[in-house]
Amino acid sequence: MENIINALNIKKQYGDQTALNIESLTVKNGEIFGLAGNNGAGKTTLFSCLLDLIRPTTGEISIKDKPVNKNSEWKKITGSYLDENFLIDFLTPMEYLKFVAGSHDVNSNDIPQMLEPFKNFMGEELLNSKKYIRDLSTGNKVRVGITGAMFWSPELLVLDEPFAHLDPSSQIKLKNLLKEYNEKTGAAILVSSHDLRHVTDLCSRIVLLHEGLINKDIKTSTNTLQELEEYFSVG
Ligand SMILES: Nc1ncnc2c1ncn2[C@@H]1O[C@H](COP(=O)(O)OP(=O)(O)OP(=O)(O)O)[C@@H](O)[C@H]1O
Repeated sequence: MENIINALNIKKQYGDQTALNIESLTVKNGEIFGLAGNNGAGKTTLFSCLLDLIRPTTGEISIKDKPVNKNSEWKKITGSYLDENFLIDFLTPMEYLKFVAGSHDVNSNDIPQMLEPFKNFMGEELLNSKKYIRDLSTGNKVRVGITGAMFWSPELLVLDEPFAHLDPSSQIKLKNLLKEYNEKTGAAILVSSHDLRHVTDLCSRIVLLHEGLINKDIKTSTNTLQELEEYFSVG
């Protein structure tokens, strides 16, 4: 299967500190890729370089063979939610979703049907809430952000710690939603998480970052949760 992401010799330096140092990383079409690592390991830095939110000090990341800092084609096929900065505070959830739809050339008549698979995760109440996003709870902001990243069916989905801030029911719903989305659309999904059980349940492959370096690259199996627990118990 073809690679949707190719990263080569990616280094991100902050003064003397190396936040990221990845010789080579590829992600295949359709892969559910998990990124784990302790605080400061470089997970958000990697996703930020991938989405061209920060520039690596050296090296290049490409989506579908086009460097993300030189060509913006990737934006048409990439849905992402890293943090609250992805939202628009003065819009209601539905106004925000309509805004996202508009930026991806989705016909507004198609929006209700496209939101159908997300109703269970987002909940009717939040979907139709007249509150501005700035007045929502942190968990509800996350639900709006993730739905906004996905409902227009991107081929590549990038979510930074999507399970954090969600209540247990929403975490389980999200896990099922992501699995179903991957099966239905064949999209590649990149997820970072501190929840070892969720990444193991969800991801077909898990990369462990430590101080900016790839320490392990694991194909998920029945032993993976135990392997991760042992790895992090000494970390
Ligand atoms: N703007 C910045 N200036 C200086 N150092 C930074 C900056 N952004 C990130 N770093 C450093 O880069 C390293 C990697 O941070 P990053 O946020 O990518 O880690 P993370 O794996 O996402 O951590 P967490 O699990 O806590 O979210 C950390 O040591 C962090 O302090």
